[in-house]
Amino acid sequence: MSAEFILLAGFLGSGKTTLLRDWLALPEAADTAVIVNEAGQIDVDGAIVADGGTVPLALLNNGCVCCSLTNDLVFTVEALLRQRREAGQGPFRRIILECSGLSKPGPILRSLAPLSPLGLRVRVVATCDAAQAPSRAAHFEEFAAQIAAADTVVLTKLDQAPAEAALALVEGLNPLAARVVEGDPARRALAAFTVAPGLAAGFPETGRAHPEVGVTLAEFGEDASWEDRLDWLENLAAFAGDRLLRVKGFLHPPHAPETALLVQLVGTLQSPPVPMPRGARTPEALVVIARGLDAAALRDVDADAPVRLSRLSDRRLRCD
Ligand SMILES: Nc1nc2c(ncn2[C@@H]2O[C@H](COP(=O)(O)OP(=O)(O)OP(=O)(O)O)[C@@H](O)[C@H]2O)c(=O)[nH]1
Repeated sequence: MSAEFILLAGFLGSGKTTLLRDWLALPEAADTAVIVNEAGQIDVDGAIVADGGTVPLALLNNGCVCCSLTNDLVFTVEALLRQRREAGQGPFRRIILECSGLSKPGPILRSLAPLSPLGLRVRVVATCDAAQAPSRAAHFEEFAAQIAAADTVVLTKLDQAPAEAALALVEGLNPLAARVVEGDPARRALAAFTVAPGLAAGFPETGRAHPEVGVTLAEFGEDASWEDRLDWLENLAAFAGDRLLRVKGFLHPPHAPETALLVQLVGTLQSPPVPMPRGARTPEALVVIARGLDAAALRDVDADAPVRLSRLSDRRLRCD
């Protein structure tokens, strides 16, 4: 039987990497290859997925797979398959592409055309954050494009919000999608990646640009203390409020030279930092994604803070 190509979509911070990690921890995930598309310069998701595992992993960095990296995607899939053959291992059962959080599945699906001789069975799995879905749906056409393109929609954060409002939204956007409403992480991952696909994906292409989204890289100076870092993050959340969509990256605590802390905020809600080994994959920097706030605007978080803010082109996230 031919391999599956699963496009894992879902809005910023909706739980794609978490779902993927939960899946890779299951015995059913044997013979899975992963491609991670990270819009920012630091490959946070790749570092998380690779952490401690042996999964064949390829990275598409520094751009959005649905607009600027489509050729790279075809090349990457072919390279993964070739390496596997050359290593004398059996074929992959599935390849999962984790898209960046503002990618639209439509252009990615179209870009896979050169791979059609391989006979990959393609489907779309989208994560939907039960807590954030109503506000995402109101502000971002990408949310609708992701849900509408999905064969399977997986509700996440059911420990933070009831499922009803998100389910109603999903049903309105895509009544044909299979829905996974499961609080247990392992069962959720199993259902997400093994549920029988429904009808072929359909997706609206509106062509409208999303509201302005700024992507900023925040790097702390040598002279920054640990408190400076924590204060800046706290001030950022207070300053940006609901304009803050996502923060992720690594901080290097001066008192723990071997450790990098994975820091994640979805909206202004911060998850407990996760310690990881410090190394080339875990440079100290934060990617800040905010509506209507670019690097220049973020200087007002605290003009005196020892932090360097630089702009990552908005085009990297736009898919219009
Ligand atoms: N409480 C709770 N937190 C979750 C759940 N799923 C993910 N998270 C947390 O939400 C944050 C974002 O999760 P990720 O898995 O990184 O989300 P993502 O969609 O890969 O994020 P991007 O790649 O930035 O778009 C992390 O801090 C996770 O630990 C969930 O079901 N419940």
